[in-house]
Amino acid sequence: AADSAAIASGISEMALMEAAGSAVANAVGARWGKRPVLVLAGPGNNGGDGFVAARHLRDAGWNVRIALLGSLEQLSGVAARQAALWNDEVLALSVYLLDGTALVVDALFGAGLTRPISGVAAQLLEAVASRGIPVCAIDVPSGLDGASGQPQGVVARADITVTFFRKKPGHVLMPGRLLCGEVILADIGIPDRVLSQIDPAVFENSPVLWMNAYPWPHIDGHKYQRGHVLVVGGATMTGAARLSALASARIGAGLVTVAAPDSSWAIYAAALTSIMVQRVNDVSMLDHLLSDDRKNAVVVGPGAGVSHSTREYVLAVLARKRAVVLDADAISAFAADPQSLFNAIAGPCVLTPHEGEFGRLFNVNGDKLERALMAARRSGAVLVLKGADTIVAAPDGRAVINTNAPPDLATGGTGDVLAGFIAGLVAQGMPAFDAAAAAVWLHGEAAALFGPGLISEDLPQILPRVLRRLKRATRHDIS
Ligand SMILES: NC(=O)C1=CN([C@@H]2O[C@H](COP(=O)(O)OP(=O)(O)OC[C@H]3O[C@@H](n4cnc5c(N)ncnc54)[C@H](OP(=O)(O)O)[C@@H]3O)[C@@H](O)[C@H]2O)[C@@H](O)CC1
Ligand SMILES: Nc1ncnc2c1ncn2[C@@H]1O[C@H](COP(=O)(O)OP(=O)(O)O)[C@@H](O)[C@H]1O
Ligand SMILES: [K+]
Repeated sequence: AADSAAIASGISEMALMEAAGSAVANAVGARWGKRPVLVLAGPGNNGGDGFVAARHLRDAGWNVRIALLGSLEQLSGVAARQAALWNDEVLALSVYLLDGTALVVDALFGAGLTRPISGVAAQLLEAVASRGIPVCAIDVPSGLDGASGQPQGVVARADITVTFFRKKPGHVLMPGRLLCGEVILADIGIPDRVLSQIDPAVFENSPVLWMNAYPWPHIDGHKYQRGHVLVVGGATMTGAARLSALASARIGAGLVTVAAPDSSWAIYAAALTSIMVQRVNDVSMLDHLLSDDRKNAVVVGPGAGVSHSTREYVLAVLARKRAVVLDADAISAFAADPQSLFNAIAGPCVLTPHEGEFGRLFNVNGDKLERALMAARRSGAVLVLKGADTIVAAPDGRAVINTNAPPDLATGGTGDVLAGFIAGLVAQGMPAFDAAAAAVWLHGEAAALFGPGLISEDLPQILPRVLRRLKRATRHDIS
């Protein structure tokens, strides 16, 4: 879309392709020493980029062969014109060409892939993968759907993928993120103003998206200006709510209260110091706590139990139009009647399901991005669909895809911490979508900073270091 908008605005298609192919040659030269290269060119513009890359590598002294899917006569437009500039032998695609090849430039298909790759092209990609030949992919590894990150049939994993102007969702969604290897973003002369024409609604998560909304404390502020998070604590699994509460406090909520039933009140009170504990045995007691409208963000779900009372608590909070983060059991408790939850959502609400919990509320098909967006629209909540490629989606169609979370996060309780981070930011006045995106990024950053051996308690503990870095970077205007 960006390239057609740029061309419509008068930028030469030939120049764009020249810049694209030359960026690929540069990336190859920066990554690998000279070695025999085979460029696999497809029938469209991705193949055209391949011809340009081949020419630049040859001119730089590399030993380059190019093999084309189909015939030169079938090429059209700029791809045909670029192929004509190659002025050298063009081979037919064949697996035998891999003998003596030490690097493959994959220019078979890019954004124009319409169906799974078959025939000799598929055999070649399979052979490249099984022989472990290094690959530089142009735009996307051929066979990967750039919109969804899903392979359509065979894909050879690339070591580097050179793409243009902006990343596509498929570069950051799993498994695309793994199949792309390192993604190198090349400027090919498409001006930034093109972005406002195509008006993208999906972004890779990064502080630039939300740092202007980040609620750093004011120099003359007091604690009530930093919000009051109420975490509804369960009776038996008390650790979960304590993790959420601690996370809310660490991320800057002015006050945090855990609402606990009599049976476990003493456990909460003994374990928490800066965090307050209040007795709540039933929904009317919770509602009484909520009558203090300074308690402006609520977490329900961590350790809550999949029960009638959890449903009642959720509905009571929503009826108060209080900002709320619904996690874990607060989601599962509505499995039998998700619509009753969606009907009750009117104010700011964030749902934070992992895939299992998501499936209990939503019966939607499609790739992860589509499913998150559909669920956000259907529920009216900001949806945080967790995993290695967590998606934050808003009912109005905005979405961010998170890529900084390490697999060390796959340990009990990290989701409870995330819920607390989100609520803590919402309590400080950050809009729900920004708060969710910021919290997910900080959560990933904290985990990455801590590294191996992470347990969920470590995340609130190490968050201050991440915040300090963010604040310093914000002052220097990071991009
Ligand atoms: N526009 C610009 O200025 C710029 C564009 N750039 C580059 O262009 C790329 C997009 O180019 P593109 O649109 O030509 O699509 P591309 O991926 O080459 O494939 C289309 C061809 O493949 C065919 N085909 C599809 N699936 C197939 C299958 N499974 N098996 C067999 N055939 C299949 C399809 O044929 P059809 O489906 O019509 O049969 C058609 O012939 C983009 O990724 C970037 O690299 C850069 O240069 C930057 C500037
Ligand atoms: N492989 C992974 N890579 C990155 N992040 C992960 C991975 N697995 C899980 N996570 C993250 O860890 C958290 C787990 O949350 P959740 O499943 O709710 O756990 P819990 O209920 O134990 O708190 C989520 O933020 C999720 O995105
Ligand atoms: K490709």
